[in-house]
Amino acid sequence: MVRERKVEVARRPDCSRLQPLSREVVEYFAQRGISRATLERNGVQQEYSSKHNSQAIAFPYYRDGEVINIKYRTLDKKFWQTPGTERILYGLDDVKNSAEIIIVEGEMDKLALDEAGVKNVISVPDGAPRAVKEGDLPPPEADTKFQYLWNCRAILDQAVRIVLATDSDTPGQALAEELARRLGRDRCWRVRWPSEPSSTADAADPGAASVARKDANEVLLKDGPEALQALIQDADPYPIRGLFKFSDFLDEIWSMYDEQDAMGQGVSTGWSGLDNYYRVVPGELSIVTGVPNSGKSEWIDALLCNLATQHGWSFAMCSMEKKVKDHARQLLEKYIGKPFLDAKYAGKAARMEAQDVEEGLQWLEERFHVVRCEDDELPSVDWVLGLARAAVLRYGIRGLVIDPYNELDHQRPVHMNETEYVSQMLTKIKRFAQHNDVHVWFVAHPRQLQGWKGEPPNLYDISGSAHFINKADNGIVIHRNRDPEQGALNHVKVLVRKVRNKAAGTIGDCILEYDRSTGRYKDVL
Ligand SMILES: Nc1ncnc2c1ncn2[C@@H]1O[C@H](COP(=O)(O)OP(=O)(O)OP(=O)(O)O)[C@@H](O)[C@H]1O
Repeated sequence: MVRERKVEVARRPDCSRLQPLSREVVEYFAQRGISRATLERNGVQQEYSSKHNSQAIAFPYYRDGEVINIKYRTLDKKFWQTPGTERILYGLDDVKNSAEIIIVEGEMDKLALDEAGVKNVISVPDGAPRAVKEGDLPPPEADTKFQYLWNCRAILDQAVRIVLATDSDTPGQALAEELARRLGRDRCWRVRWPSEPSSTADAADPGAASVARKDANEVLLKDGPEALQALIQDADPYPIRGLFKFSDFLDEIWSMYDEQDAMGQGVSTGWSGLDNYYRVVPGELSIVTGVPNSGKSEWIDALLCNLATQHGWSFAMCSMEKKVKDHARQLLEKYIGKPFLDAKYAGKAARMEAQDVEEGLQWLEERFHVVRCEDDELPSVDWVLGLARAAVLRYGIRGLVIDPYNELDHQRPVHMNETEYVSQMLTKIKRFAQHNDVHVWFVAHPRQLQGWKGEPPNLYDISGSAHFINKADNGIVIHRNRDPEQGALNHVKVLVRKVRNKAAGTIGDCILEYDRSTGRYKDVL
Protein backbone atom coordinates (compact mmCIF):
# COMPACT_ATOMS: atom_id res chain seq x y z
CA MET A 1 0.00 0.00 0.00
CA VAL A 2 1.37 3.39 -0.95
CA ARG A 3 1.55 5.62 2.07
CA GLU A 4 0.01 8.99 1.51
CA ARG A 5 2.59 11.76 1.81
CA LYS A 6 1.66 14.43 4.26
CA VAL A 7 1.88 17.75 2.42
CA GLU A 8 2.69 20.53 4.83
CA VAL A 9 0.88 23.71 3.94
CA ALA A 10 2.75 26.80 5.05
CA ARG A 11 0.86 29.17 7.28
CA ARG A 12 0.12 32.70 6.17
CA PRO A 13 0.83 35.42 8.73
CA ASP A 14 -1.94 37.33 10.44
CA CYS A 15 -1.92 40.88 9.00
CA SER A 16 -4.99 42.05 10.91
CA ARG A 17 -2.99 43.50 13.79
CA LEU A 18 -0.62 45.58 11.67
CA GLN A 19 -0.76 49.30 12.26
CA PRO A 20 0.62 52.35 10.47
CA LEU A 21 4.03 53.52 11.64
CA SER A 22 4.22 55.72 14.69
CA ARG A 23 6.29 58.90 14.76
CA GLU A 24 8.84 57.19 17.00
CA VAL A 25 9.43 54.42 14.47
CA VAL A 26 9.56 56.82 11.53
CA GLU A 27 12.13 58.84 13.47
CA TYR A 28 14.08 55.64 14.18
CA PHE A 29 14.35 55.01 10.42
CA ALA A 30 15.06 58.68 9.64
CA GLN A 31 18.11 58.48 11.91
CA ARG A 32 19.27 55.60 9.72
CA GLY A 33 18.80 57.58 6.53
CA ILE A 34 15.51 55.93 5.49
CA SER A 35 12.54 58.11 4.60
CA ARG A 36 8.84 57.58 5.17
CA ALA A 37 8.30 57.24 1.40
CA THR A 38 10.70 54.28 1.24
CA LEU A 39 9.03 52.64 4.25
CA GLU A 40 5.63 53.05 2.63
CA ARG A 41 6.80 51.70 -0.68
CA ASN A 42 7.98 48.56 1.10
CA GLY A 43 4.83 48.26 3.22
CA VAL A 44 6.73 48.55 6.50
CA GLN A 45 4.27 48.71 9.41
CA GLN A 46 4.28 47.99 13.12
CA GLU A 47 2.54 45.72 15.58
CA TYR A 48 2.31 45.64 19.34
CA SER A 49 4.07 42.66 20.89
CA SER A 50 2.66 41.71 24.25
CA LYS A 51 5.54 39.29 24.78
CA HIS A 52 8.09 42.09 24.52
CA ASN A 53 5.70 44.71 25.83
CA SER A 54 6.72 47.05 23.05
CA GLN A 55 5.97 48.04 19.50
CA ALA A 56 7.77 45.97 16.87
CA ILE A 57 8.57 47.01 13.31
CA ALA A 58 6.87 44.61 10.88
CA PHE A 59 8.59 43.88 7.53
CA PRO A 60 6.09 42.08 5.31
CA TYR A 61 7.62 39.59 2.86
CA TYR A 62 5.58 39.86 -0.35
CA ARG A 63 5.32 37.50 -3.29
CA ASP A 64 3.06 38.59 -6.15
CA GLY A 65 1.53 41.18 -3.83
CA GLU A 66 0.60 38.60 -1.20
CA VAL A 67 2.15 38.65 2.28
CA ILE A 68 3.93 35.30 2.69
CA ASN A 69 5.78 36.04 5.92
CA ILE A 70 6.35 38.89 8.35
CA LYS A 71 9.60 39.57 10.12
CA TYR A 72 9.33 41.55 13.35
CA ARG A 73 12.00 43.60 14.97
CA THR A 74 11.84 45.61 18.18
CA LEU A 75 13.75 48.88 18.33
CA ASP A 76 16.26 47.16 20.65
CA LYS A 77 16.92 44.54 17.94
CA LYS A 78 14.94 41.47 18.95
CA PHE A 79 13.83 39.52 15.85
CA TRP A 80 11.17 36.89 15.15
CA GLN A 81 8.98 35.61 12.35
CA THR A 82 5.57 33.98 12.31
CA PRO A 83 6.21 30.26 12.92
CA GLY A 84 5.30 27.83 10.17
CA THR A 85 5.37 30.41 7.39
CA GLU A 86 7.21 29.86 4.12
CA ARG A 87 10.73 31.30 4.08
CA ILE A 88 11.27 33.59 1.10
CA LEU A 89 13.51 36.51 0.25
CA TYR A 90 12.56 40.04 1.31
CA GLY A 91 11.69 42.36 -1.57
CA LEU A 92 11.00 39.57 -4.03
CA ASP A 93 8.47 41.55 -6.07
CA ASP A 94 11.17 44.18 -6.74
CA VAL A 95 13.33 41.71 -8.66
CA LYS A 96 10.72 39.95 -10.76
CA ASN A 97 12.18 39.59 -14.27
CA SER A 98 15.38 41.42 -13.21
CA ALA A 99 18.52 40.49 -15.11
CA GLU A 100 20.52 41.97 -12.23
CA ILE A 101 19.71 41.22 -8.61
CA ILE A 102 21.45 42.57 -5.52
CA ILE A 103 21.34 40.46 -2.36
CA VAL A 104 21.84 42.01 1.07
CA GLU A 105 21.97 40.64 4.60
CA GLY A 106 18.98 42.39 6.22
CA GLU A 107 15.85 44.43 5.65
CA MET A 108 17.61 47.67 6.71
CA ASP A 109 20.14 47.28 3.91
CA LYS A 110 17.37 46.58 1.40
CA LEU A 111 15.64 49.80 2.51
CA ALA A 112 18.95 51.72 2.43
CA LEU A 113 19.51 50.74 -1.20
CA ASP A 114 15.91 51.58 -2.04
CA GLU A 115 16.53 55.02 -0.52
CA ALA A 116 19.58 55.37 -2.78
CA GLY A 117 17.41 54.61 -5.82
CA VAL A 118 18.57 51.00 -6.23
CA LYS A 119 15.35 48.98 -6.35
CA ASN A 120 16.35 45.54 -7.65
CA VAL A 121 17.41 44.36 -4.21
CA ILE A 122 16.38 41.42 -2.04
CA SER A 123 17.45 40.48 1.46
CA VAL A 124 17.97 37.07 3.02
CA PRO A 125 15.46 36.47 5.82
CA ASP A 126 17.67 34.99 8.55
CA GLY A 127 20.97 36.90 8.54
CA ALA A 128 24.38 35.29 8.06
CA PRO A 129 25.90 31.98 9.22
CA ARG A 130 28.93 32.13 11.47
CA ALA A 131 31.12 30.27 8.98
CA VAL A 132 30.98 28.46 5.65
CA LYS A 133 29.82 24.87 6.09
CA GLU A 134 32.49 22.41 5.01
CA GLY A 135 31.76 19.66 2.53
CA ASP A 136 29.43 19.24 -0.40
CA LEU A 137 26.12 21.06 -0.69
CA PRO A 138 23.13 19.16 0.66
CA PRO A 139 20.31 18.38 -1.79
CA PRO A 140 17.73 21.24 -1.97
CA GLU A 141 15.14 19.40 0.14
CA ALA A 142 17.70 18.96 2.96
CA ASP A 143 19.15 22.46 2.64
CA THR A 144 17.01 23.83 5.48
CA LYS A 145 19.04 26.97 6.29
CA PHE A 146 18.86 28.13 2.68
CA GLN A 147 15.34 26.92 1.91
CA TYR A 148 14.43 30.51 1.04
CA LEU A 149 16.72 30.33 -2.02
CA TRP A 150 15.07 27.18 -3.33
CA ASN A 151 11.61 28.64 -2.65
CA CYS A 152 12.50 31.66 -4.83
CA ARG A 153 14.46 29.73 -7.41
CA ALA A 154 12.35 30.66 -10.44
CA ILE A 155 13.05 34.36 -9.93
CA LEU A 156 16.72 33.89 -9.07
CA ASP A 157 17.25 31.70 -12.13
CA GLN A 158 16.37 34.61 -14.39
CA ALA A 159 19.23 36.78 -13.13
CA VAL A 160 22.41 36.92 -15.18
CA ARG A 161 24.26 39.08 -12.66
CA ILE A 162 23.85 38.66 -8.92
CA VAL A 163 25.61 41.22 -6.75
CA LEU A 164 26.31 39.95 -3.25
CA ALA A 165 26.25 42.97 -0.95
CA THR A 166 26.44 41.12 2.36
CA ASP A 167 28.29 42.61 5.36
CA SER A 168 32.05 42.98 5.33
CA ASP A 169 32.50 40.93 8.53
CA THR A 170 33.27 37.20 8.66
CA PRO A 171 29.64 36.00 8.83
CA GLY A 172 28.75 38.37 5.96
CA GLN A 173 31.51 36.91 3.83
CA ALA A 174 30.48 33.37 4.81
CA LEU A 175 26.94 34.20 3.69
CA ALA A 176 28.28 35.50 0.36
CA GLU A 177 30.16 32.24 -0.11
CA GLU A 178 27.14 30.10 0.77
CA LEU A 179 24.99 32.10 -1.67
CA ALA A 180 27.60 31.94 -4.43
CA ARG A 181 27.92 28.16 -4.02
CA ARG A 182 24.20 27.77 -4.56
CA LEU A 183 23.58 30.46 -7.18
CA GLY A 184 26.69 29.75 -9.27
CA ARG A 185 29.89 31.73 -8.78
CA ASP A 186 30.10 32.61 -12.45
CA ARG A 187 27.10 34.96 -12.27
CA CYS A 188 27.97 36.41 -8.87
CA TRP A 189 29.75 39.68 -8.11
CA ARG A 190 30.63 40.99 -4.66
CA VAL A 191 30.68 44.46 -3.23
CA ARG A 192 33.93 45.55 -1.66
CA TRP A 193 32.95 47.76 1.27
CA PRO A 194 35.52 50.46 2.10
CA SER A 195 38.05 49.22 4.64
CA GLU A 196 40.33 51.10 7.04
CA PRO A 197 43.36 52.63 5.27
CA SER A 198 46.47 50.71 6.14
CA SER A 199 48.92 53.59 5.74
CA THR A 200 50.68 54.61 8.94
CA ALA A 201 50.03 58.28 8.12
CA ASP A 202 46.30 57.78 8.53
CA ALA A 203 46.66 55.45 11.45
CA ALA A 204 48.80 58.05 13.19
CA ASP A 205 45.96 60.60 13.09
CA PRO A 206 43.48 59.51 15.72
CA GLY A 207 41.20 62.42 14.79
CA ALA A 208 40.71 61.12 11.24
CA ALA A 209 37.19 59.75 10.72
CA SER A 210 37.00 56.01 10.20
CA VAL A 211 36.39 55.10 6.55
CA ALA A 212 35.58 51.43 7.19
CA ARG A 213 31.98 50.58 6.28
CA LYS A 214 30.24 47.37 7.16
CA ASP A 215 27.10 47.42 5.03
CA ALA A 216 24.80 49.36 2.70
CA ASN A 217 23.01 51.20 5.48
CA GLU A 218 26.25 52.50 6.92
CA VAL A 219 27.44 53.74 3.52
CA LEU A 220 24.13 55.51 2.91
CA LEU A 221 24.32 57.22 6.27
CA LYS A 222 27.97 58.23 6.20
CA ASP A 223 28.76 58.67 2.50
CA GLY A 224 25.41 59.24 0.83
CA PRO A 225 23.35 57.63 -1.94
CA GLU A 226 25.82 58.25 -4.81
CA ALA A 227 28.63 56.51 -2.91
CA LEU A 228 26.35 53.55 -2.29
CA GLN A 229 25.31 53.35 -5.95
CA ALA A 230 28.96 53.51 -7.01
CA LEU A 231 29.96 50.63 -4.70
CA ILE A 232 27.22 48.44 -6.16
CA GLN A 233 28.25 49.42 -9.68
CA ASP A 234 31.92 48.67 -9.01
CA ALA A 235 31.35 45.22 -7.50
CA ASP A 236 34.13 42.73 -8.26
CA PRO A 237 33.51 39.43 -10.01
CA TYR A 238 33.06 36.76 -7.34
CA PRO A 239 36.17 34.56 -7.24
CA ILE A 240 35.70 31.26 -9.03
CA ARG A 241 37.67 28.49 -7.36
CA GLY A 242 40.54 27.51 -9.60
CA LEU A 243 40.14 30.43 -12.05
CA PHE A 244 42.54 33.27 -11.42
CA LYS A 245 43.95 36.45 -12.87
CA PHE A 246 47.59 37.35 -12.52
CA SER A 247 46.44 40.26 -10.37
CA ASP A 248 45.41 37.69 -7.74
CA PHE A 249 49.12 36.99 -7.34
CA LEU A 250 50.39 40.56 -7.26
CA ASP A 251 52.08 40.23 -3.86
CA GLU A 252 54.04 37.18 -5.01
CA ILE A 253 54.96 38.76 -8.34
CA TRP A 254 56.19 41.98 -6.74
CA SER A 255 58.11 40.26 -4.00
CA MET A 256 59.79 38.14 -6.69
CA TYR A 257 60.81 41.37 -8.44
CA ASP A 258 61.83 43.24 -5.29
CA GLU A 259 63.78 40.37 -3.78
CA GLN A 260 65.32 39.38 -7.10
CA ASP A 261 63.39 36.12 -6.67
CA ALA A 262 65.80 34.90 -4.02
CA MET A 263 63.95 31.60 -3.64
CA GLY A 264 62.81 31.21 -7.26
CA GLN A 265 66.46 31.24 -8.31
CA GLY A 266 67.07 28.59 -5.75
CA VAL A 267 69.72 28.26 -3.08
CA SER A 268 73.30 27.22 -3.66
CA THR A 269 74.07 23.50 -3.63
CA GLY A 270 77.32 24.27 -1.84
CA TRP A 271 79.32 23.45 -5.00
CA SER A 272 79.96 26.49 -7.17
CA GLY A 273 80.55 24.33 -10.25
CA LEU A 274 77.15 22.72 -9.90
CA ASP A 275 75.37 25.99 -9.05
CA ASN A 276 75.90 27.03 -12.71
CA TYR A 277 73.43 24.31 -13.71
CA TYR A 278 71.36 23.35 -10.72
CA ARG A 279 70.19 25.33 -7.71
CA VAL A 280 67.65 24.07 -5.22
CA VAL A 281 64.23 25.71 -5.40
CA PRO A 282 61.61 24.99 -2.71
CA GLY A 283 58.46 23.47 -4.21
CA GLU A 284 60.24 21.65 -7.07
CA LEU A 285 60.67 17.97 -7.84
CA SER A 286 64.10 16.61 -8.78
CA ILE A 287 64.39 13.10 -10.18
CA VAL A 288 67.81 11.57 -9.55
CA THR A 289 68.98 8.50 -11.40
CA GLY A 290 72.18 6.59 -12.09
CA VAL A 291 73.32 3.00 -12.42
CA PRO A 292 73.49 0.94 -9.19
CA ASN A 293 76.32 2.05 -6.91
CA SER A 294 76.93 5.25 -8.83
CA GLY A 295 76.64 7.21 -5.59
CA LYS A 296 73.13 8.69 -5.93
CA SER A 297 72.33 8.35 -2.24
CA GLU A 298 75.79 9.56 -1.21
CA TRP A 299 75.49 12.65 -3.36
CA ILE A 300 71.96 13.49 -2.16
CA ASP A 301 73.08 13.11 1.47
CA ALA A 302 76.04 15.41 0.81
CA LEU A 303 73.70 17.94 -0.82
CA LEU A 304 71.35 17.85 2.17
CA CYS A 305 74.29 18.39 4.53
CA ASN A 306 75.31 21.45 2.53
CA LEU A 307 71.75 22.82 2.53
CA ALA A 308 71.45 22.18 6.27
CA THR A 309 74.72 23.84 7.22
CA GLN A 310 74.61 26.71 4.71
CA HIS A 311 70.90 27.56 4.66
CA GLY A 312 69.54 26.00 7.85
CA TRP A 313 67.19 23.68 5.95
CA SER A 314 65.82 20.55 7.57
CA PHE A 315 64.57 17.38 5.90
CA ALA A 316 62.47 14.25 6.01
CA MET A 317 64.20 11.24 4.51
CA CYS A 318 62.49 8.09 3.37
CA SER A 319 65.53 5.98 2.51
CA MET A 320 64.15 2.51 2.63
CA GLU A 321 67.23 0.56 1.62
CA LYS A 322 69.43 1.85 4.42
CA LYS A 323 69.68 0.91 8.06
CA VAL A 324 69.14 3.98 10.22
CA LYS A 325 72.50 3.57 12.00
CA ASP A 326 74.38 3.40 8.66
CA HIS A 327 72.55 6.45 7.40
CA ALA A 328 73.46 8.31 10.60
CA ARG A 329 77.10 7.30 10.18
CA GLN A 330 77.21 8.57 6.59
CA LEU A 331 75.64 11.90 7.52
CA LEU A 332 77.89 12.33 10.57
CA GLU A 333 80.99 11.71 8.46
CA LYS A 334 79.94 14.41 6.04
CA TYR A 335 79.15 16.87 8.81
CA ILE A 336 82.22 16.27 10.96
CA GLY A 337 84.55 15.61 8.02
CA LYS A 338 86.16 12.50 9.58
CA PRO A 339 85.45 8.77 9.20
CA PHE A 340 83.14 7.29 11.80
CA LEU A 341 84.91 3.94 11.91
CA ASP A 342 88.46 2.85 11.99
CA ALA A 343 88.01 0.82 8.80
CA LYS A 344 89.61 0.29 5.41
CA TYR A 345 87.58 3.03 3.69
CA ALA A 346 89.04 5.56 6.17
CA GLY A 347 92.52 5.15 4.73
CA LYS A 348 94.99 7.08 6.89
CA ALA A 349 92.38 9.52 8.24
CA ALA A 350 91.79 9.38 12.01
CA ARG A 351 88.25 8.46 13.06
CA MET A 352 86.05 11.01 14.78
CA GLU A 353 86.15 11.41 18.57
CA ALA A 354 83.16 10.54 20.76
CA GLN A 355 82.80 14.29 21.31
CA ASP A 356 82.42 14.76 17.54
CA VAL A 357 79.75 12.06 17.50
CA GLU A 358 77.97 13.88 20.32
CA GLU A 359 78.05 17.19 18.43
CA GLY A 360 77.04 15.56 15.16
CA LEU A 361 74.12 13.71 16.74
CA GLN A 362 72.84 16.99 18.14
CA TRP A 363 72.95 18.44 14.61
CA LEU A 364 71.22 15.39 13.11
CA GLU A 365 68.49 15.79 15.72
CA GLU A 366 67.74 19.32 14.54
CA ARG A 367 68.02 18.83 10.81
CA PHE A 368 66.84 15.34 9.85
CA HIS A 369 63.64 13.36 10.34
CA VAL A 370 63.52 9.72 9.39
CA VAL A 371 60.44 8.27 7.70
CA ARG A 372 60.37 4.53 8.23
CA CYS A 373 57.82 1.83 7.80
CA GLU A 374 58.08 -0.32 10.92
CA ASP A 375 56.22 -3.34 9.61
CA ASP A 376 57.26 -5.59 6.75
CA GLU A 377 55.01 -4.00 4.18
CA LEU A 378 56.31 -1.49 1.70
CA PRO A 379 55.08 2.05 2.35
CA SER A 380 52.73 3.70 -0.12
CA VAL A 381 53.43 7.12 -1.59
CA ASP A 382 50.33 8.48 0.22
CA TRP A 383 51.70 7.22 3.52
CA VAL A 384 55.08 8.88 2.91
CA LEU A 385 53.49 12.18 1.85
CA GLY A 386 51.19 12.11 4.88
CA LEU A 387 54.19 11.86 7.22
CA ALA A 388 56.13 14.45 5.24
CA ARG A 389 53.17 16.83 5.62
CA ALA A 390 53.29 16.22 9.38
CA ALA A 391 57.02 16.99 9.33
CA VAL A 392 56.31 20.27 7.51
CA LEU A 393 53.83 21.30 10.18
CA ARG A 394 55.82 20.08 13.15
CA TYR A 395 59.41 20.74 12.10
CA GLY A 396 59.18 23.07 9.11
CA ILE A 397 61.14 20.77 6.79
CA ARG A 398 62.23 22.24 3.41
CA GLY A 399 63.20 18.99 1.71
CA LEU A 400 62.01 15.40 1.29
CA VAL A 401 64.00 12.48 -0.09
CA ILE A 402 62.28 9.34 -1.42
CA ASP A 403 65.02 6.82 -2.14
CA PRO A 404 64.36 4.74 -4.13
CA TYR A 405 61.09 4.71 -6.06
CA ASN A 406 60.91 0.94 -6.45
CA GLU A 407 60.84 0.43 -2.67
CA LEU A 408 57.44 2.10 -2.51
CA ASP A 409 54.37 -0.06 -2.57
CA HIS A 410 53.00 0.05 -6.10
CA GLN A 411 49.53 -1.31 -5.93
CA ARG A 412 48.45 -0.29 -9.37
CA PRO A 413 44.69 -0.54 -9.90
CA VAL A 414 43.82 -3.06 -12.62
CA HIS A 415 42.24 -0.44 -14.85
CA MET A 416 45.44 1.65 -14.90
CA ASN A 417 48.55 1.06 -16.99
CA GLU A 418 52.01 1.77 -15.60
CA THR A 419 52.35 5.09 -17.41
CA GLU A 420 49.08 6.35 -15.96
CA TYR A 421 50.04 5.07 -12.52
CA VAL A 422 53.45 6.78 -12.49
CA SER A 423 51.90 9.96 -13.81
CA GLN A 424 49.33 10.02 -11.02
CA MET A 425 51.91 9.27 -8.36
CA LEU A 426 54.23 12.04 -9.55
CA THR A 427 51.32 14.47 -9.70
CA LYS A 428 50.67 13.77 -6.01
CA ILE A 429 54.33 14.33 -5.17
CA LYS A 430 54.49 17.56 -7.16
CA ARG A 431 51.35 18.84 -5.52
CA PHE A 432 52.83 18.07 -2.11
CA ALA A 433 56.04 19.90 -3.06
CA GLN A 434 54.22 22.98 -4.35
CA HIS A 435 51.65 23.26 -1.59
CA ASN A 436 54.24 22.88 1.14
CA ASP A 437 57.12 24.70 -0.52
CA VAL A 438 59.29 21.64 -0.05
CA HIS A 439 61.90 20.38 -2.52
CA VAL A 440 61.49 16.67 -3.24
CA TRP A 441 64.31 14.44 -4.46
CA PHE A 442 63.00 11.24 -5.93
CA VAL A 443 65.50 8.49 -6.72
CA ALA A 444 64.58 6.20 -9.60
CA HIS A 445 66.71 3.41 -11.04
CA PRO A 446 67.31 2.99 -14.76
CA ARG A 447 66.08 -0.22 -16.32
CA GLN A 448 68.71 -2.91 -16.97
CA LEU A 449 70.92 -1.57 -19.72
CA GLN A 450 71.75 -4.08 -22.46
CA GLY A 451 75.47 -4.30 -23.27
CA TRP A 452 76.31 -1.49 -20.86
CA LYS A 453 79.86 -0.17 -21.39
CA GLY A 454 80.07 2.15 -18.41
CA GLU A 455 78.45 5.20 -19.94
CA PRO A 456 75.96 7.29 -17.93
CA PRO A 457 72.32 6.31 -18.39
CA ASN A 458 69.77 8.56 -20.00
CA LEU A 459 66.79 9.99 -18.13
CA TYR A 460 64.56 8.05 -20.53
CA ASP A 461 66.26 4.85 -19.31
CA ILE A 462 64.44 5.14 -15.99
CA SER A 463 62.47 1.96 -15.70
CA GLY A 464 58.76 2.44 -15.71
CA SER A 465 57.85 5.48 -17.64
CA ALA A 466 58.87 8.57 -19.56
CA HIS A 467 56.64 10.44 -17.13
CA PHE A 468 59.52 10.61 -14.72
CA ILE A 469 61.30 13.05 -16.95
CA ASN A 470 58.14 14.73 -18.22
CA LYS A 471 56.84 15.54 -14.76
CA ALA A 472 60.14 16.38 -13.06
CA ASP A 473 61.24 19.98 -12.67
CA ASN A 474 64.83 18.77 -12.66
CA GLY A 475 66.41 15.56 -13.94
CA ILE A 476 69.85 14.62 -12.67
CA VAL A 477 72.09 11.67 -13.53
CA ILE A 478 74.86 10.74 -11.09
CA HIS A 479 77.71 8.88 -12.72
CA ARG A 480 81.16 7.86 -11.61
CA ASN A 481 84.10 6.77 -13.58
CA ARG A 482 85.18 3.18 -13.01
CA ASP A 483 87.95 3.05 -15.61
CA PRO A 484 91.31 4.48 -14.42
CA GLU A 485 92.26 5.16 -18.05
CA GLN A 486 89.23 7.41 -18.46
CA GLY A 487 90.13 9.67 -15.55
CA ALA A 488 90.32 9.85 -11.79
CA LEU A 489 88.26 7.18 -10.02
CA ASN A 490 87.12 9.57 -7.33
CA HIS A 491 85.55 11.89 -9.89
CA VAL A 492 81.77 11.94 -9.92
CA LYS A 493 79.80 13.47 -12.74
CA VAL A 494 76.60 15.33 -11.92
CA LEU A 495 74.80 15.46 -15.26
CA VAL A 496 71.99 18.00 -15.15
CA ARG A 497 69.73 16.75 -17.94
CA LYS A 498 66.55 18.70 -17.34
CA VAL A 499 65.85 22.07 -15.70
CA ARG A 500 62.40 23.51 -16.14
CA ASN A 501 63.01 26.77 -14.28
CA LYS A 502 65.53 28.84 -16.24
CA ALA A 503 66.00 31.19 -13.28
CA ALA A 504 67.40 28.27 -11.30
CA GLY A 505 69.68 26.53 -13.79
CA THR A 506 70.31 25.00 -17.17
CA ILE A 507 71.37 21.73 -18.73
CA GLY A 508 75.06 20.94 -18.24
CA ASP A 509 77.65 18.72 -16.55
CA CYS A 510 79.75 19.26 -13.49
CA ILE A 511 82.49 17.14 -11.95
CA LEU A 512 82.85 16.75 -8.20
CA GLU A 513 85.63 15.00 -6.34
CA TYR A 514 84.55 12.34 -3.83
CA ASP A 515 86.37 11.73 -0.59
CA ARG A 516 85.70 8.11 0.35
CA SER A 517 86.82 8.51 3.97
CA THR A 518 84.31 11.27 4.76
CA GLY A 519 81.73 10.92 1.99
CA ARG A 520 82.23 14.59 1.22
CA TYR A 521 82.30 16.04 -2.31
CA LYS A 522 84.16 19.12 -3.47
CA ASP A 523 84.40 21.11 -6.67
CA VAL A 524 87.08 20.03 -9.12
CA LEU A 525 88.89 23.26 -9.84
N1 LIG B 1 83.15 8.38 -6.76
C1 LIG B 1 83.14 7.34 -5.96
N2 LIG B 1 84.23 6.61 -5.79
C2 LIG B 1 84.24 5.54 -5.01
N3 LIG B 1 83.17 5.10 -4.33
C3 LIG B 1 82.05 5.78 -4.43
C4 LIG B 1 81.95 6.93 -5.25
N4 LIG B 1 80.70 7.40 -5.15
C5 LIG B 1 80.03 6.56 -4.32
N5 LIG B 1 80.83 5.61 -3.90
C6 LIG B 1 80.51 4.49 -3.01
O1 LIG B 1 79.57 3.68 -3.67
C7 LIG B 1 78.72 3.06 -2.72
C8 LIG B 1 77.30 3.19 -3.17
O2 LIG B 1 76.89 4.52 -3.09
P1 LIG B 1 75.38 4.87 -3.06
O3 LIG B 1 74.65 3.98 -2.14
O4 LIG B 1 75.26 6.33 -2.87
O5 LIG B 1 74.97 4.51 -4.54
P2 LIG B 1 73.58 4.45 -5.21
O6 LIG B 1 73.76 4.93 -6.60
O7 LIG B 1 72.61 5.15 -4.36
O8 LIG B 1 73.34 2.90 -5.21
P3 LIG B 1 72.03 2.06 -5.45
O9 LIG B 1 71.59 2.36 -6.82
O10 LIG B 1 72.50 0.66 -5.31
O11 LIG B 1 71.08 2.48 -4.41
C9 LIG B 1 79.01 3.70 -1.39
O12 LIG B 1 79.78 2.82 -0.64
C10 LIG B 1 79.84 4.91 -1.74
O13 LIG B 1 80.78 5.20 -0.74
